[in-house]
Amino acid sequence: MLKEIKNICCIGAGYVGGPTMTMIAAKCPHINVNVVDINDNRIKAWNNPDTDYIPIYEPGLASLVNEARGRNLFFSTNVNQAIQDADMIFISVNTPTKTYGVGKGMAADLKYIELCARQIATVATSDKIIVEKSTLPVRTAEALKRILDNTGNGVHFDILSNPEFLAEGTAVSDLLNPDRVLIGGEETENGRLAQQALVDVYANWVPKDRILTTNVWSSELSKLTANAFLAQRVSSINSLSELCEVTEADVDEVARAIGSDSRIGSKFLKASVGFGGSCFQKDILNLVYISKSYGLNEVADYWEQVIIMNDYQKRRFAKKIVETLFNTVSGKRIAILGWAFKKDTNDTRESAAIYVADYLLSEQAELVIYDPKVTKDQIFSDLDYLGSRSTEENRDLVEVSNSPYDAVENAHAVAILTEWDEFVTYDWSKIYNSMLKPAFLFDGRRLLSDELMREIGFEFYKIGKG
Ligand SMILES: NC(=O)c1ccc[n+]([C@@H]2O[C@H](COP(=O)([O-])OP(=O)(O)OC[C@H]3O[C@@H](n4cnc5c(N)ncnc54)[C@H](O)[C@@H]3O)[C@@H](O)[C@H]2O)c1
Ligand SMILES: O=c1ccn([C@@H]2O[C@H](COP(=O)(O)OP(=O)(O)O[C@H]3O[C@H](CO)[C@@H](O)[C@H](O)[C@H]3O)[C@@H](O)[C@H]2O)c(=O)[nH]1
Repeated sequence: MLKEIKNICCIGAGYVGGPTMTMIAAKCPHINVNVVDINDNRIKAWNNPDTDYIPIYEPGLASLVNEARGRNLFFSTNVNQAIQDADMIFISVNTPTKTYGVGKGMAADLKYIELCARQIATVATSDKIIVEKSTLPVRTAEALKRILDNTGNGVHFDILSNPEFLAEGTAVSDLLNPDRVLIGGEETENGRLAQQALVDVYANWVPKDRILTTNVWSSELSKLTANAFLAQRVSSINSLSELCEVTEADVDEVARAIGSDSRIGSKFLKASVGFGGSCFQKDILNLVYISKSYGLNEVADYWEQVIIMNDYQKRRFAKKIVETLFNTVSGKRIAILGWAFKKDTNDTRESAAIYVADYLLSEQAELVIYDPKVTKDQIFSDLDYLGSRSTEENRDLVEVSNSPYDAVENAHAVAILTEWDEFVTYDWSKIYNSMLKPAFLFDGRRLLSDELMREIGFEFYKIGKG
C-alpha cells in the first residue's frame, strides 16, 4: 500500500542536507522534517536565531530557513529519535576520497554511510524508506541493503537512490527549479511504491515530467556521470586556454563560437584557474576507481585525464606568476583575491586558490589573502591541511585581510582566484596606485577588461589570452 510521508529525517546537515531539507520543509508544510548531525557546532549554527549565522552561505537560504524553522523544520543532534520517528530517512553524509588503505586517493570513503546504515538498523522499530542522497559508487545500495536486512528485528527497508544535482552558490534556485529530480528504485512492487512515495514529495513543487524514475544502479551511476561530463567540459576549455595564449586566439571568443552550436551548448565553457569544489575531483576519481576495479583500464584512463588537466591548469597559473615576476617571488608580497572554490559560497573544499597559494609559498612568496565570505580560520586550516609546511611557517608567510584595499597595499602582484562579482566593481586605479611598480595583475577568472587594466598601467595577464 502506498505510504503517505508525514515525517522525514535527514542524516547530515551539510551543504546538501541543509538546503535540500529546508526546501522540502518550505514546500511541504504538511511534512515534518528533522535534520540531524553529529556535529554539535553545526547544529547550533543552524539553530542560531540570527539566520545570518547559519553555517552555510547560499543566496536566498537564510530567508527560507526563517520561514520553516520551528514550524516543520528542525535541526538537532538527536539522531536516534529522528530515525525512530521517520517514515523516510535521507542519508546525506559526506563521502570523501579515501585517505588510507586500499583505494587511497581514489575510492570513495563509505565509512560514514555504513555507520548511518548500522545506526538505522539498530534503532528502527518500524518500516522505513531509506534514500541515498549522498553521492555514492554504483551498487552501494546493495551493501546498504545487506546491512539493513541483517538486523533480524523484522523491520522492512526500501532503498532509493536520489542523487542531488544542486550546485553551490545557486542551491536555492537549483532546488526550487531543478532540471530534473532523479529517483532510482528497486524493480519490485515494494520498490515501486517507495519510489512513488518520494515522487509525491517532490511533486509538491516540481513538475511531474521533470521527475525521472530509473533502476537504482542507473541512478547511482548517472550522478557520477553528470559530474564527469561537466568537469570534462571545464578541462576541455582549460586545455584550449593555453593554446589560445600562444596563438593569440581568445578563449572566450572560441567558447562563444562553439557554444552557439546547439549540439555543444554554451554552459560550462568558462576557462578558469581550474575547477574546485567538493564534488568534481572526488566523483571522477570514484568513477576511475570503479572502472579500474572492473578491469576497464582504458575507461579509467580516459576520465583520469580530466583530473590531470585540472591539476596542470592550477600549476600552470602559479608558474606563470613566478615566471612573470622575473623568475622569483621569494620575499615578494602577492595579494590573492578570492579563496572560495567559486563565487557565492563560503565553501573552500578543493579550491584552486589553495593549490596556487601553496605553490607560491613553496617559492617563498609572502601572501595576503582576501575573500568576502571565507573566514581567516578556514584559510589557515586549508593551508595547514596540505601539510606542506608547519603551521607556524604558514602564519609567518600568510596574512588574511578584511579589506581588499589593505590586501593589495605594497603588493608586487595581485592574483584573482574566485569570480566574486564585487571584484569587478573595485577602484582598480586606486589599487594600481597603492602597489609596487611594475604592478602585475593575474586574472585567473577572466573577470576584468584587458584594455582598461592596461590603460591604468597594470602588467596584465588573463587566462586564455596571449
Ligand atoms: N556539496 C555539494 O554541492 C553536493 C552536491 C550534490 C551532492 N553532494 C554529495 O552529498 C553528500 C554530502 O555532501 P555535503 O557537501 O553536504 O557534505 P558536508 O560535509 O557539508 O555534510 C555532511 C554532514 O554529515 C555529517 N555526518 C557524517 N557522519 C554522520 C553520522 N554518522 N551521523 C550524523 N551526521 C553525520 C557531518 O558531520 C557533516 O555535517 C556527499 O556525498 C556529496 O558528494 C554534494
Ligand atoms: O564553466 C565553468 C564552470 C565551472 N567552473 C568551475 O568548476 C567548479 C565547480 O563548479 P560548479 O559545478 O558550478 O559547482 P559545484 O557546487 O561543485 O557543483 C557541481 O558538483 C555538485 C556536487 O556533485 C553537483 O550537484 C552539481 O550539479 C555540479 O555542477 C568551480 O570551481 C567553478 O569555478 C569553471 O571553471 N568553468
